[in-house]
Amino acid sequence: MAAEPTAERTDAILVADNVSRTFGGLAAVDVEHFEIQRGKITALIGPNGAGKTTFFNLLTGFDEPDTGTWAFNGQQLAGVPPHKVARRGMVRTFQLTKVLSRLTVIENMRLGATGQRGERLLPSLVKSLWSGEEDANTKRADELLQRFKLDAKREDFAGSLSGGQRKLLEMARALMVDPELIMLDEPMAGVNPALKQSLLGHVKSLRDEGRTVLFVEHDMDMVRDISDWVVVMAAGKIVSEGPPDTVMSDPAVIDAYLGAHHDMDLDGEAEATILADAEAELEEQIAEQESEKSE
Ligand SMILES: Nc1ncnc2c1ncn2[C@@H]1O[C@H](COP(=O)(O)OP(=O)(O)OP(=O)(O)O)[C@@H](O)[C@H]1O
Repeated sequence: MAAEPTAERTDAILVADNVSRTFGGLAAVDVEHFEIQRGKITALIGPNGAGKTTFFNLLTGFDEPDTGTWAFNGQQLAGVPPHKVARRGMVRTFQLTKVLSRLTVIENMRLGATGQRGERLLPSLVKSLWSGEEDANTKRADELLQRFKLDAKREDFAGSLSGGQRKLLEMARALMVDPELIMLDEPMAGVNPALKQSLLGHVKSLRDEGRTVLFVEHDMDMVRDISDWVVVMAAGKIVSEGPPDTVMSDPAVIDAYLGAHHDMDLDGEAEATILADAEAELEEQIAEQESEKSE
C-alpha cells in the first residue's frame, strides 16, 4: 500500500495545507496536505491537466491561490513574490522562453543571480548587471558552467543550445542563488534518450551535495530511477504518495494514468530526427571530453 497523503514523515523542508486554485468552475489544484522531505528527491507526477504546474506556480509565488498556507523552513510563504522566495532558498527552473533564448548563456546565468522577476524587467537587468566582469556572480556562473559542461557555450545564444544543454542551463541558472530546494520543471522534456543518464547524474548530484529536489516529470523511467518519494496528482488532488516502487504499482495511480494520460506514438520520420539529433549531441559531448583531456 502507498502511504496515505496525510502520513506524517520526519524532516519536512516545505509543508503546505489546503492549497486550492480554481479557474472558472474548474478546481485546478485542491491539495489538503503536501510535504517535501529535506535532502531527498521528490517526484510530482500525474496525467496531463492534473494541476502539477499550477501547484508549482502557487508554491513559488507565480500564481495566487484561492485558499491555503505553506511554509518553507518554517517561514510562511503565501503572498511572497517569486524573487524573494528564491532568495529564501527555494527556486524553480523555467523552460527557456523566447526572451531568454536571445540572451547568451552567461547572460542567462547572471540573470539567475537576481532571483526570479518578470520578464519585462529583463532587458534593463541585463544592462545593469554588466558593471564588473570579474564580480562574484560571474565567478560563480563560470564555475557552474564548467560543472554542467556548458563553459564552451558561454558566449553562445541560449536559443542555439540542444534540448539537453537547455535543461542543463536551466538547472545551472537556478543554482546561481545557491538554493536549498530546487524545483525542476520537466527536466527530461526534449532531451535525447542517449543523454538522459548524464542528466540524471546531474540531478542526483544536487541531492548528493545536500540540496532538496522536487521535480515534475512525465518520464516514468526517470521517476523510478532517481526519486526517493513520489507524489501523484490527479484532477487537482493528491491521490497517492510513497516510495517509487510502491506508488507505481498502486491501482489508483495506474487508473489515473490510464484515464487521462496518452503517450504520443512517434512516426518513423520523427523517430529518425530524434535519433540523428541524439547522435549529433553525443558526438559533440565526446569531442568536448576529448578536448578536455588534451588540455
Ligand atoms: N491560466 C489558466 N486559465 C485557465 N485554466 C487553467 C490555467 N492554467 C491551468 N489551467 C487548467 O488547470 C488544469 C491544471 O493544469 P496544469 O497545467 O496545472 O496541469 P499539469 O498537471 O501541469 O499538466 P501537464 O502535465 O500537461 O503540464 C487544467 O485543466 C488546465 O487547463
